[in-house]
Amino acid sequence: MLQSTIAKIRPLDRAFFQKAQAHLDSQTKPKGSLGVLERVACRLVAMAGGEAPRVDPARIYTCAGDHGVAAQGVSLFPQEVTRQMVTNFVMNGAAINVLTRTADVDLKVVDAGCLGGRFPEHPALVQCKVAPGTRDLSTEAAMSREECVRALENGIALAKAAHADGIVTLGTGEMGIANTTPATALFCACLDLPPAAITGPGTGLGAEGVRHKIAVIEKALALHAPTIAKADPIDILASLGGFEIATLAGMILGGASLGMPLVIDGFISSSAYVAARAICPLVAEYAFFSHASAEPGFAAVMQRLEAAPLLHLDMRLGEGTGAAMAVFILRSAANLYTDMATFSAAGVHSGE
Ligand SMILES: O=C(O)c1ccc[n+]([C@@H]2O[C@H](COP(=O)([O-])O)[C@@H](O)[C@H]2O)c1
Ligand SMILES: Cc1cc2nc[nH]c2cc1C
Repeated sequence: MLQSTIAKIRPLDRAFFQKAQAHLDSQTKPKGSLGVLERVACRLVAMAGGEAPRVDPARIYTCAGDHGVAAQGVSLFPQEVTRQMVTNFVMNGAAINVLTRTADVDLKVVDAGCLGGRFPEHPALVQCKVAPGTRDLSTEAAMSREECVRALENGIALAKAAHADGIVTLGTGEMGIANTTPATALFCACLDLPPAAITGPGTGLGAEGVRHKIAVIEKALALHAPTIAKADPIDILASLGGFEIATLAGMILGGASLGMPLVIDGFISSSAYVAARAICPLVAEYAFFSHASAEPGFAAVMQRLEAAPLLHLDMRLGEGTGAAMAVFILRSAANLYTDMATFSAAGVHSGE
């Protein structure tokens, strides 16, 4: 399933970009004056195969998982908060519930690998538990390769289910106490960034806590150096990642294979993107970064990826909250492309 999904990811046709830009240039505005919205519109047109860009309906999958590395004291919060927040998501009480409702975006919560047993069945909850939490990546591999592939395939299945439900745009979201640690380790391993430069407070560590977190990540990178040197992206993800991160990486691969616009949320979701990109670089064609996470290492990650996030709102929550906000930007770009009058139709002098 993984190999066949990767094989289906296609580059976008550059001719569609030119056609889309020509249409934008014929609309009643100075050329290029809608800035990023024009570039978003062109990409959406290319994803729609040259047809009118579409965004809705959109869905966010908020994938939750627990992390053995929490035992090293790398988060301000105890692990049980992951499970408690999943229940909060299902009960509609979290920020992501408010923002998806406000943005008219569908939300599904995913148990990708939370501690404890199976959650009670609920229409908003998808059961994809690979195992009850990962192992401690600073002392051993977080996942076996088999577990990692299972999580990737769960993510592919989520993308396929969304597509089958008629969903056009997929957004990523996550919840997992301590998951900024595996996310940072993945950035270091995949993008060759030093831990000291990109490790931050996550949920709110102080300076001493961040120093300790850097030491834990450095230890993990040293332990897994032979795996990192071999550069097999699935083995790296298995060693350093998490179940929600691997599930989201699979979702990104699956969504790209179906030609769906992908909205990548903050710091941790971007690590899932980096893992997916290491498996298949063409996922870049389909990805939009919703917002600049306030986690301090995020700027260096975007620079390495030569990517620019759409929104700057000082957010660092995760859950998919930035993705929910960014759907409005995609929708606005698509509607401008479709609904604005051209110079000739409106009888406005085009300046040429
Ligand atoms: O997405 C972000 O930009 C982001 C930045 C910092 C923290 N978070 C959230 O906070 C949790 C991880 O933080 P930590 O300190 O426990 O590693 C996890 O549930 C994430 O959703 C999310
Ligand atoms: C309360 C809480 C909510 C969250 N949502 C995403 N990460 C989170 C971390 C905490 C601690």
